[in-house]
Amino acid sequence: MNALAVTGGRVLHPDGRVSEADVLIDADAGRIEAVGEDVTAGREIARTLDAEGGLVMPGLVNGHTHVSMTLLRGYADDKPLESWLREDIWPVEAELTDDDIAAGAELGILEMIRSGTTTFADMYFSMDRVAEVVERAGVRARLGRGVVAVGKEEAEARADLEGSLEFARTYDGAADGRIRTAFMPHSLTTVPENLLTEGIELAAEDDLWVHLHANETTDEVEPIVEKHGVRPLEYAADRGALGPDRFLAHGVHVDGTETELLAETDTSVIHCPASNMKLASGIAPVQRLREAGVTVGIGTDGAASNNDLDLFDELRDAAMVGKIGADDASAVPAAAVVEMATSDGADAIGLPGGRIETGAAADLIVVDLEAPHLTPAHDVVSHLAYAVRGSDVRHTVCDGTVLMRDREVTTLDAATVMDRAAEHAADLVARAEE
Ligand SMILES: CSC[C@H]1O[C@@H](n2cnc3c(O)ncnc32)[C@H](O)[C@@H]1O
Ligand SMILES: [Zn+2]
Repeated sequence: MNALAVTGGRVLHPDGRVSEADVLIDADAGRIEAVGEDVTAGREIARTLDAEGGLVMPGLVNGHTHVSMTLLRGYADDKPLESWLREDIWPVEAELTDDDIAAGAELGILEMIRSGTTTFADMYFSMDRVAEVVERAGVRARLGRGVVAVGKEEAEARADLEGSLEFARTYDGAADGRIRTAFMPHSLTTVPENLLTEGIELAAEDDLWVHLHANETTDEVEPIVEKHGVRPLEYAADRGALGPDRFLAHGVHVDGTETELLAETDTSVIHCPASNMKLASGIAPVQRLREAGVTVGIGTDGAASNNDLDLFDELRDAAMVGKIGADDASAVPAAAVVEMATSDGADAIGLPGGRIETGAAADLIVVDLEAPHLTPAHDVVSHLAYAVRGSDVRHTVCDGTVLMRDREVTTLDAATVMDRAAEHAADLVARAEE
């Protein structure tokens, strides 16, 4: 066995307990071999990661993003979703090249590795280029090409749909299984009924997952209620968009009937608290969804509506806004957001990881706990939700490979990635404003 040992720290176990333990990893298999106090005894250890003064926990799962939108960080702020997309984002996205998308993906993945995210779900364009970066950077992802029909002739929208299915079929299982895919219609209002139904039927023929934005704003809910006389998630269910291998981004404006529908169909929701606050979309009923048995993960959404990809920020936002939404300070507690960003997030998007236990995928991070803002440590889980920052992450491991050691990313050259992304972002904006 090519053994990697993470030693000298405390471990966050799947039941929320924290204890002193080492983690032994079979790096070739990408699996956790053992967790405990004496797991390295008598073993030949090829490499060690020092976790002294730190917490070994699952790598975080960013359940919904558009990673290449890092190029548009700070490009358009302080607007609601509809005008933000139509007036600013879609016009500049029309100028994106494949190389821009690759440069943005490198930047976003670099940012995620540094802040403890090992796994993410991504909807965007030129996904073959995003897949190449995922493979090279060593992270795990569920990827899909987004389909938007707004402003397009039927033939062009249909070509998008076929492109999305083709990408999903071709790349599923790529990068030694670290890449899984999905058919990704953008939303219930930006893809017409016939294409949505047809795409989902074709995806089902190949057992492909489905991911879309849903019930993000009231502007998205009202047209469906008006046109079809049912709530959006009833409309979605009738078109095959709900089920155990489907996950929805946002789920902000979800009523009681829709909550039951999500639970009955085992459809997961990815909560994006920062994006929902920034675009003033509303507050997702996370406590209600979880109480109903819906699996809820956490996502950053794109860096243009967040404006960073640090998932630890999102844990804090989710816990805070969850209390405001439920008008109850005990709602969405620390342990819940940690679960949402780890095991529940991995389950929601159907990827391995999210747990430090024997046999689990070796996707883990070491968080430095020796810092003024983390002292004293009465309750480590409380710190994860309310006080830890992405910059506290010391090591990042995915699939048994060390992606960051002592805050140095090993698979991407940080300076080159940042320079390249800044250059692509400047050229992109200049083209868009020509
Ligand atoms: C078709 S690729 C994905 C598409 O989604 C856009 N987008 C980014 N953030 C959001 C959001 O919060 N709601 C809806 N759509 C969003 C992105 O700019 C791409 O065009
Ligand atoms: Zn989104």
